[in-house]
Amino acid sequence: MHTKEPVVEWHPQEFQEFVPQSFEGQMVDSNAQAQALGYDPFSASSTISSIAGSGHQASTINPYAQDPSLSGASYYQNAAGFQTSPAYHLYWPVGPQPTGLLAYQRTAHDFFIPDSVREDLQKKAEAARQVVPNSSIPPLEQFHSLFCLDTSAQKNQSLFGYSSWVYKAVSAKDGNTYALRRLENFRLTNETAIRAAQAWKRILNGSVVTIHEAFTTRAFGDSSLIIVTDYHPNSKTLAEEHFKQIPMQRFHGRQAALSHVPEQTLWGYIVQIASALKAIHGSGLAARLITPSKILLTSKNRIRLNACGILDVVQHENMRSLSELQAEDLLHLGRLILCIANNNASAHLSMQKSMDYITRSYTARLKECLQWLLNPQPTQSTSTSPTAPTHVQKDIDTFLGGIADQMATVLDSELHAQDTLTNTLARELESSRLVRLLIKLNFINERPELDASQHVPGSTGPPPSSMWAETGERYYLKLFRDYVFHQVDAIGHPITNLAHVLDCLNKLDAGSDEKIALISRDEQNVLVVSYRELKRGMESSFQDLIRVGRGSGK
Ligand SMILES: Nc1ncnc2c1ncn2[C@@H]1O[C@H](COP(=O)(O)OP(=O)(O)OP(=O)(O)O)[C@@H](O)[C@H]1O
Repeated sequence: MHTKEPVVEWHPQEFQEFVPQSFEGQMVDSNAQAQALGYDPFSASSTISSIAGSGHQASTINPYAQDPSLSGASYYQNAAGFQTSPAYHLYWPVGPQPTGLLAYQRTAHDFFIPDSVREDLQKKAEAARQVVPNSSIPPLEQFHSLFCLDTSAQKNQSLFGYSSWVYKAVSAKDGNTYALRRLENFRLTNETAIRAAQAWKRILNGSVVTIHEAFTTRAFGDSSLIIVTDYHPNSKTLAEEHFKQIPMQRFHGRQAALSHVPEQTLWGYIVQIASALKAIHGSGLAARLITPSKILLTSKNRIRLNACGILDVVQHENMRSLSELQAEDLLHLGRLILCIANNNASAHLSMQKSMDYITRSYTARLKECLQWLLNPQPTQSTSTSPTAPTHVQKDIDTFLGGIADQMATVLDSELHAQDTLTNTLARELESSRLVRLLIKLNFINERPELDASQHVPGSTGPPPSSMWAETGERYYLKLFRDYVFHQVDAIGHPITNLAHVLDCLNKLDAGSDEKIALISRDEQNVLVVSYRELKRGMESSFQDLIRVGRGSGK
């Protein structure tokens, strides 16, 4: 049975009363915080009548103005630390959307990054930090922690003339992760060959995997060529995406039929590769390898030409003319789309049958476009269709002119996707705000180590720890922590209410004038303080810590 989902109500009028200008419209979204911190959104089970309190005044506090730590932010890389897979089961959608909510009402999930985006990013992060303990793969130059990305041990030498392996590796120079392609047993006979890769470093295009450098090595016990490129975590090749049959249990071991590829996806591929070819041909180069196993799918419908430039190095001695290679790129693009549309890696070998399928399953525009690409000598077209280039000349500019309307459609859907991501980013912005607040609070709360010896007499710094942690502002900050996180209900059961936590933290960040009663653990003392006082106390305690830290030269 579907139970009604808890809702959080947002009253913008009340909200505006006390939220500083810069937070306007964001406070309620800061619920995204909790999720980013691993908080289980399902525990926000209560219905909250109002996120904002009443009777608060506008404040002009810049929450980060006094924050010296932001100027020298430290980054930690936890290579050997605790690693565990994110619990994806926590991220299932909560079910059908409740209907009939008013404009100011939100379900808890509305405040969080969409499940699909979070899962995708987490899988990428997980893939990027994969390592093999005690790996036998040697480090290369500045690259260490090599991790083999090949999914099959069967090597196909037909493309490069050498077996190739792809490794993920971390550069000791800049700490970034790269993909290294190794061509086994490659012998460099002419130094100018490897310089051919230099020209590819200038190709910075969204649809080409960027090349950084090329060198030879004997670290593997042979002579290998290494091409260093950008690493795109958790990506797969178009061959893996479109031609790999996955045996499925429920078909009793038979293979499931590959699904029809939507025409919009095909146009997306055509437009992206055309944009890559524009950059490549415009730089006096040719892609040469437009083949499904050398095109990476880095996220949904986002593709990049991979392994460009390698043939320029390995076939340096017998280079064909540039115009011939560039014309071949267009032919290869036509074959690629034909094969993907037919779900068959060798569809171009039975051209008539494959084109018949295109005629049956796709629009005449796509067919016309493919015919233009596949025809070695396009003749003057009489068609008025924008996808039918009217020029005899067959080059990338003519092609781009012919598919201009499809480029506009793809650009528009990309802009929509970008708008959606910007909105998601705006919500997540609140995550960093509340995380910083929590970090400050935790720096201050119950510090054990500030002893008398560290206290400089006459300084404005904190007194000895036993006093510092338990007196003045620190004392009510400690009680505030209990108030936010350790509340119990009337029968002593813990309250784990996400909305309460976010409500309190947002008010603390805004320095609201609302007052709360803080009760000591022994229930002997009750302090009535405003969020404004708490905020001031937190800032001055944090400054104390900074001063002591600087005084000890840390
Ligand atoms: N730059 C990269 N970033 C991330 N992953 C990559 C990158 N380049 C390749 N890969 C991954 O490495 C794996 C092997 O790539 P490769 O190009 O060798 O494909 P392949 O299917 O093994 O082709 P072949 O049969 O020609 O060797 C693929 O799963 C691919 O997704």
